Amino acid sequence: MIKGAIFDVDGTLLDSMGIWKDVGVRYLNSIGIEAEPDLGNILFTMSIQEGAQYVKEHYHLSQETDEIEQNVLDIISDYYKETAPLKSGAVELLEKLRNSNIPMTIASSNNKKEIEMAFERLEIAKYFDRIFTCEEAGAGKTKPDIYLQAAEYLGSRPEETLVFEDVIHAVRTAKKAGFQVIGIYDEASKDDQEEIQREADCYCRDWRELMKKKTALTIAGSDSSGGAGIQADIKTMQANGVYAMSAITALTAQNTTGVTGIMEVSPEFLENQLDAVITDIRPDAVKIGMVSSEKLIKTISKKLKEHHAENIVVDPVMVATSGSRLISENAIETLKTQLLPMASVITPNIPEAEVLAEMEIRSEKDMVEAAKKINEMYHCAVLCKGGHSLNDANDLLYQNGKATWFRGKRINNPNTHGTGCTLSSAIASNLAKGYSLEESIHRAKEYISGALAAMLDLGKGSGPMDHGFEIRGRFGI
Ligand SMILES: Nc1ncnc2c1ncn2[C@@H]1O[C@H](COP(=O)(O)OP(=O)(O)O)[C@@H](O)[C@H]1O
Ligand SMILES: Cc1ncc(COP(=O)(O)O)c(N)n1
Repeated sequence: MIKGAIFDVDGTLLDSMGIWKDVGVRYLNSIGIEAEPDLGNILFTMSIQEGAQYVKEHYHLSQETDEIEQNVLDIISDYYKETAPLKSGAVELLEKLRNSNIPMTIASSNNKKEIEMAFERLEIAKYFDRIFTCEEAGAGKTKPDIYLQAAEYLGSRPEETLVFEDVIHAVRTAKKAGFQVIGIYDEASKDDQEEIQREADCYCRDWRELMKKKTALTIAGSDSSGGAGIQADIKTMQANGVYAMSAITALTAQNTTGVTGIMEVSPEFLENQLDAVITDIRPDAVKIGMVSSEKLIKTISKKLKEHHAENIVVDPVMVATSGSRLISENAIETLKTQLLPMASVITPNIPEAEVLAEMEIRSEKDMVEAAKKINEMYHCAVLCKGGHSLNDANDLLYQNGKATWFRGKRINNPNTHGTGCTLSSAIASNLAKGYSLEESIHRAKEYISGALAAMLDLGKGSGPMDHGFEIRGRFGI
């Protein structure tokens, strides 16, 4: 879970990088000299002292370098005091983090006075308890010191802390130190954009893009008792901060004790639903749950390819917690060949992993072997859930030749109807928000643990969880 946020200033919160390119020209203009066209770029990589030396020599100035330096510093200072603008969407982002009770600090290579003056004028000083500068930290942003000091102050570990940055060396340093890094585009570092995108956990063109409501689509069956299927998915997506949409594959007459009827939709009607949704509100992620027949699976595969859907999470639902079968025997083969290769991740429980890997699973070692086998056969990341059968809360992710355990605390709650649907929808929601797969799983496990720990107790069988355990507010009372 995110417990703190650290912001860079220039190029991240403020659209101020331009002054560093412009200051030499402004200085020369102030003493009546016209600058060469490329002066901004020449001075950009120099320190202020080096720059002062350069203009003194190049323009044969009579002023001493100390005086030039001071004049340049005054121009910069006035710029922060009077002009430096905010990047669009920055205030909305700060407001959102503050409403989520996430403490924030600044980590900047600039000096404190300038930042304070600009923040005062822009009325954003109230969001930050403290400003950390490289000067005070004793190292620039090629070293992690400033981020580590800021995180210590916030009381959060690096992996629980967001770092917002716009330059590649800072992104790299924070990432290497274990922080979750959000990269943002800035004109001044436009040549490094591809690299920033590759190295950061999440990247955006501007803060408005990050703030835009993310969307997720569930393609699954309806559970009339509301604890699994479409209903669990929508509740989970809502609780995980994304806008939820649905395409229903089947109606089930179901409660906590079992399934008494299944009525599939026709492939044409499923196609109709998918077209209607995707052509209007494009989903940032898609979760696929119960799909009982071959024809429906083929329809989904065709439509998702046609619409170039991304972030697809496949929960290969075969049997409900209550024991009822939810997919026909011959559809399993189609599921394997048509849906698994499209998935960013698939989330089989142990019995499902046994079917997909064609082997028995009796130990954690078997889980790794089965996940590896499925990954190699269908080229998708595999999250094999420990679930009820083996160890309850420990799940294994296999991707890119690497096995990673997500160890959860077992919660003593017999009401586990819909846990698989909930976990896969939470993962899809997190992928939609731009988190990496590992972070998406980590967050999804925290969510499901909270929903189980809320100890809702409804129905005569294995009951549903409280998906809204984190949704508070005046309408909840
Ligand atoms: N008692 C429990 N305590 C904590 N986590 C659990 C518990 N039971 C299941 N989980 C977690 O819930 C998620 C869903 O797993 P599982 O119950 O195996 O799925 P399915 O419903 O598909 O069988 C997994 O992340 C699993 O580790
Ligand atoms: C419509 C529908 N879809 C999926 C499940 C699986 O539920 P669980 O998550 O408990 O395995 C279910 N019981 N009903």
